[in-house]
Amino acid sequence: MSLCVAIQHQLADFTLDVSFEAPRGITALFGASGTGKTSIINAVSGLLRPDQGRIILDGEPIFDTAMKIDIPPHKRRLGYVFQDGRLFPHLSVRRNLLYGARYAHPEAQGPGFDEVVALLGIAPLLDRNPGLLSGGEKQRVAIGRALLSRPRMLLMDEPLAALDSARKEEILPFLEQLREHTDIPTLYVSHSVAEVARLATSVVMLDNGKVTRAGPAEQVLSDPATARQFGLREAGSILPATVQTHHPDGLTELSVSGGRLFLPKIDQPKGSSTRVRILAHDIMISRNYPKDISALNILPGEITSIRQGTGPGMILQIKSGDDFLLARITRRSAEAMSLKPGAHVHAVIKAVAVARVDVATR
Ligand SMILES: Nc1ncnc2c1ncn2[C@@H]1O[C@H](COP(=O)(O)OP(=O)(O)OP(=O)(O)O)[C@@H](O)[C@H]1O
Repeated sequence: MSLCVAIQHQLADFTLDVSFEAPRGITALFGASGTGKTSIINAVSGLLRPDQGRIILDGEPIFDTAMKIDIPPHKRRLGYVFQDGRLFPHLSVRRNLLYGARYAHPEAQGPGFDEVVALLGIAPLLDRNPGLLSGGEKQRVAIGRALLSRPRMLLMDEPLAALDSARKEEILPFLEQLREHTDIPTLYVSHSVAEVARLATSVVMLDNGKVTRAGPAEQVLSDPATARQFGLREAGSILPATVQTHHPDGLTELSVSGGRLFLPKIDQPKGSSTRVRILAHDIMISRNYPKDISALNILPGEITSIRQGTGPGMILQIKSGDDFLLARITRRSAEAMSLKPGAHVHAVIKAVAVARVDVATR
């Protein structure tokens, strides 16, 4: 299953002109406010009729100006999750879920009621009314309702934006489960780099109605050219990792393609696949293998590119094993150390710099 979008649309003085593909998994639409994310979701759902272009879902055109195809919204078989859940307040959780199931296409494949309830951990909530649910619980039910309509694709427009960080933390593992255990592609609008780093398999970056970069999440996040758009303090890369050992002193040892990482205890069993987000400003660079320092993680690598901004800082991209890291250091340090593309360096990462929220399942 995949989605191909190539559309142009004029909204007053705003021009939307985008072309991208959303494969299986979660495709994040990322960009500042007013860059066109919701307009894209509306075009895919059928609420906005683009001036020109086509939208192909799983090989079938659901919109095509050249072929004069415009399938009405209710026949596109898409599931929506909005920021505010939008559950029916007078129906119990069970009946909200069954309402979703009522609209399932009779031949559509997908997880059944019990499976969805288990996946989202909402069994204890089934007989409650939405008014008695927390924001995170409401969103889980909204996701369940969308899933039970057996959609061909899920559209999520900032589903976590209205939640505080504890509620976000509570719901992120369920979204990861959804990504791992269902075949349904998801278009996921987000302002949050942390959310994108944790959930997205692909990223489409938008600026002023145009796609500025699109591709697999690891590639887009570790591209120094995207760092400014993500925000320099949020720039960082994600590394696929495997949990090796839980040590008695509270550290978890993981293997990455360039070596190993020690991080504060991760609640995932030995052998499980994870992804670890490492922020660019949490990496120090050393030419030689550093000795007598407290940082536990030292990954060898080669500088593959350097991007210099107008300020005192610069971003290095370092290839370590098969992965790419981003490191943000000062120009002064880079000059003092004669850092150039091709230079062999060591990336030094403090174990405690990696927050629990930045370790995800893969
Ligand atoms: N009906 C409309 N008429 C005119 N302009 C519109 C209309 N709808 C949206 N726009 C403009 O189109 C641009 C893109 O809006 P859109 O809602 O798609 O952005 P967004 O990236 O989702 O923003 P946000 O993150 O704030 O929700 C904005 O400049 C907005 O003001």
